[in-house]
Amino acid sequence: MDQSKEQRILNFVLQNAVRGDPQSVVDTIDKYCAQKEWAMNVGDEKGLILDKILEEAKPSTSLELGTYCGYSAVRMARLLKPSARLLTIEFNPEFAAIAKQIIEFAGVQEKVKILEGPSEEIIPQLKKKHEVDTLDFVFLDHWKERYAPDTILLQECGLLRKGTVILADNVVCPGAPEFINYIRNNSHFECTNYPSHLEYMKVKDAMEKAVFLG
Ligand SMILES: O=C(NC/C=C/[C@H]1O[C@@H](n2ccc(=O)cc2)[C@H](O)[C@@H]1O)c1cc([N+](=O)[O-])cc(O)c1O
Ligand SMILES: [Mg+2]
Repeated sequence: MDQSKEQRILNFVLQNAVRGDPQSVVDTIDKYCAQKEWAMNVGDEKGLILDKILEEAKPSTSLELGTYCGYSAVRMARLLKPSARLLTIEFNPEFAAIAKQIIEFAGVQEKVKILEGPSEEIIPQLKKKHEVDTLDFVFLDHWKERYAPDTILLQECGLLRKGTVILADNVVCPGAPEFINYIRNNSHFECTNYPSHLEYMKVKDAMEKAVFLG
């Protein structure tokens, strides 16, 4: 059975990145996806926006929806303080297995925990099963039609606190219209748009930051 694109990305990392060096893993995936095969990582341009907003938030507990190959998990973990934790939810077992290996190769496995399953099932388990009190930072990068329902679910589960930062990828391409409509018309969120480009392409995209006001 021939290899998947995600397996080819993993192999390229194992053969070209520096073990234990998260920046080299990020740069190696960007190199592969810019030059060989496009893949839906947040990428280098939007990645710099993610870096800045994450560094401003200085989160202790972060949640990512949509691990995929682990690019943004490694990118975020490289900026987290040693005691900080990132929980990342992945639905596809093949992607979760690839991401686990990439996260371990980068040496950030102490800070990152992959939770396998659908977000609507895992989010309600975060407090009791995963010892989460509230979330300081949330990165939305999974199925775009899940952004709004999962943001509502996070509130219903008492996982947001005054000041929690939610950052959403792809609000222009492929777009998340229900999320944008929900979040921008909700007085409990302060929204900021960050125009950018789709990863590895000249196509316009943007990220949306939404700070929960309590
Ligand atoms: O579709 C996109 N992303 C969907 C991501 C989905 C990921 O989230 C997981 N998940 C985890 C938990 C769940 O509950 C559901 C899915 C899926 O198993 C997958 O790993 C996308 C598409 C483009 N594009 O240009 O086409 C660009 C992007 O940056 C994108 O993010
Ligand atoms: Mg994305």
